[in-house]
Amino acid sequence: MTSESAFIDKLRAFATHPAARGLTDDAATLTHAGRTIVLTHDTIVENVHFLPGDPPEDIGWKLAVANLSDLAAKGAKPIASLMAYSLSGDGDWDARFAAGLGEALTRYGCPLIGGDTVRVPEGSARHFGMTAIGEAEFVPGRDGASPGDDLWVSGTLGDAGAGLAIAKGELEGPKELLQAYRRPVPQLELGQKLAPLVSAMMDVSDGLLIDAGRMAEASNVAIAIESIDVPLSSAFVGVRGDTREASIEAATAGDDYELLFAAPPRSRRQIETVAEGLDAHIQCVGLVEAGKGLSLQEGGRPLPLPETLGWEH
Ligand SMILES: Nc1ncnc2c1ncn2[C@@H]1O[C@H](COP(=O)(O)OP(=O)(O)OP(=O)(O)O)[C@@H](O)[C@H]1O
Ligand SMILES: Cc1ncc(C[n+]2csc(CCOP(=O)(O)O)c2C)c(N)n1
Ligand SMILES: [Mg+2]
Repeated sequence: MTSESAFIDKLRAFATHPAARGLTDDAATLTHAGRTIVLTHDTIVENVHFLPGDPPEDIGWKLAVANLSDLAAKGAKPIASLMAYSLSGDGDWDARFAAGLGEALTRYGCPLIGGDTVRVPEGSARHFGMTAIGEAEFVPGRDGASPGDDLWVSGTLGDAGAGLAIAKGELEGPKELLQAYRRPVPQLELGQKLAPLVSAMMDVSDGLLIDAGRMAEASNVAIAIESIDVPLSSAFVGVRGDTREASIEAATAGDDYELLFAAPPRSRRQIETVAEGLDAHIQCVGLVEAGKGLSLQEGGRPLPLPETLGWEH
């Protein structure tokens, strides 16, 4: 079976336009008439990205946010979106999906301007796609992290992973966790304000460890993550504890839609001021170093990387 990364490697041979950014970034960036247009596309699939029993409003919301989060990671302001929809065979379900999608697109100023609707064979998994278009002045790549930079992450990690376990009936826990899985929030304002201050930025959709590894690879540097500094919410700690295992779970579960960014120590004050101004939580979780690859520490001592670093198709 071809893995996601092996397939993208094959596409690279003909994705030679500079807008493609080598297919190593969260979004494409087209420069036209002096403007930088940021374009991204995400698909969500039943039983892969959402559960058949999830409320359809939340699935529509999440399709929008998966895309808006990639715009946030590039410091972009949304312009518009296009959607691919597979009719579910249930009119009420479709209407509820549309309501949740509309709510997110309205909230974040990303009007729908087109798309496509198809009927799929009965019994096939529901799947939906969206292209989001934005505009940015500064577009931080995944490839700009430099040795000596701090590595930061916004928000708390692992909440959505715990929420998914709750939705599956595997765990009992507070509704904030379920909410984190079903109604993630794209960090658009934070991304726009951080963009001029950071050397690299991306969103954490697949898990902190796997995504930090991607930043390290794109930037040709080493990244060391401190497990004790992985930000955990009190709701998460309430159900999973604050052990080493809990931090690793939070750093690999994915679905966080938070921002991961590298920045030189001289930008610390400005970064903290931006976050305070937006009432956003940010945490320094690691360091960028010369070398290659990802490593993990606990209180400064080396910790072996877990077998699975995050979500990979
Ligand atoms: N089928 C495809 N055709 C063209 N480019 C692709 C395809 N699949 C992925 N890519 C490109 O590969 C790069 C990495 O994609 P990836 O999906 O890992 O990034 P992402 O969108 O930030 O992640 P996520 O899907 O978790 O939001 C991006 O540049 C993306 O546009
Ligand atoms: C039913 C169900 N099972 C597992 C998960 C976890 N999950 C699926 S895809 C993904 C990464 C982001 O996707 P992509 O990389 O395609 O953007 C994660 C963390 C889920 N959300 N729902
Ligand atoms: Mg991304």
